[in-house]
Amino acid sequence: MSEVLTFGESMIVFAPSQSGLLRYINNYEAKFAGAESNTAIGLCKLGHTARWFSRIGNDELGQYILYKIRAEGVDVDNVIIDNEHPTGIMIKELSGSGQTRVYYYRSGSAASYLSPTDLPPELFENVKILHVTGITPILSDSCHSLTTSAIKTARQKGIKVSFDPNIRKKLWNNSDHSEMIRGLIHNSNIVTLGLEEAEILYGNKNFEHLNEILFRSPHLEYLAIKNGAEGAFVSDGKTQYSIAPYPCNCIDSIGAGDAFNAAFLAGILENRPVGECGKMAAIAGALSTETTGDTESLPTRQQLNSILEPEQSIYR
Ligand SMILES: Nc1ncnc2c1ncn2[C@@H]1O[C@H](COP(=O)(O)OP(=O)(O)OP(=O)(O)O)[C@@H](O)[C@H]1O
Ligand SMILES: O=C(O)C(=O)C[C@H](O)[C@H](O)CO
Repeated sequence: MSEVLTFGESMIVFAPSQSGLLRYINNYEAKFAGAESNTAIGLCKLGHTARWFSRIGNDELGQYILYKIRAEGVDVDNVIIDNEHPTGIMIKELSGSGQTRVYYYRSGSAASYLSPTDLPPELFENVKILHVTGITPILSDSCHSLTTSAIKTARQKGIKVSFDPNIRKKLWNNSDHSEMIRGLIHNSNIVTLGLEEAEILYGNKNFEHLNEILFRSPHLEYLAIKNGAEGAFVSDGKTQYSIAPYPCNCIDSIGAGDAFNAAFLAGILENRPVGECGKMAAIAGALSTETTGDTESLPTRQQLNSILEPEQSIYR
């Protein structure tokens, strides 16, 4: 039984050993990534329980992903092994100044065949938050149906719906999915989005204005607008906070948003005020940038607590 249920595609990642154009890269390190499994891992590292659900190929790369996610304490028991389609692949290219490009080899992957019948209703039992991203509904029509049906089930069962648009323009492929994403936001209780995503979706980058627009939704309880190295803005509709960035040595910012989401959701599960949730989230987001993988530097509960309450940390 898990407090948080999430689903989506995770891929094997090849991270170059050095920065520069891929044509000059000879060595890669295998890692794994997926916005939803990153968030599930972040929650488990903070002492919460999370289940990640997906399809992976019946291949060694899929097994690698499963081993890694399971090792972090995420419940992967219901992941489907797909005999017909492969596990997706992502390759990173590092600029050397903290900017990372990604290349996807995921079209027709096992996860793109996820569909509503894959997700059994029992998986919603005792769940407090369903976390969904805007990546999944873009992958295929069946993934879109899965997303809407999961949100519908969560609503019927009184489970809070958490949504991050996670706009990946490479997956949008010159189509405009803004209206669909705005619809999902409108159906969510917790919305976490990047400031640039907010501009794409609402044509606006002003926190106050976005707060006002988004809280017109009847369901919204918590809002976080993420702004990379500048920090974030959080609101519960009554009180708004500007959250300062936590100092870090940023190597690769990909996955910072998922780290932020994990700690933000952890704060909500712990019934903390939104300002505290935002502070926890900003620390997790900053720390996650300190490695090229998405999850290695996600904070443990002990690390996070020692930053939040430094006087209580005893090192020897
Ligand atoms: N360089 C940085 N320095 C300090 N904090 C950072 C830095 N980068 C990210 N963060 C923290 O992490 C949060 C999330 O980062 P960001 O805004 O890049 O998320 P995102 O755009 O959703 O990322 P992604 O979708 O790639 O995971 C920020 O709001 C901030 O609090
Ligand atoms: O880009 C995607 O679809 C991913 O899920 C891979 C990464 O882990 C993700 O971009 C980080 O949020």
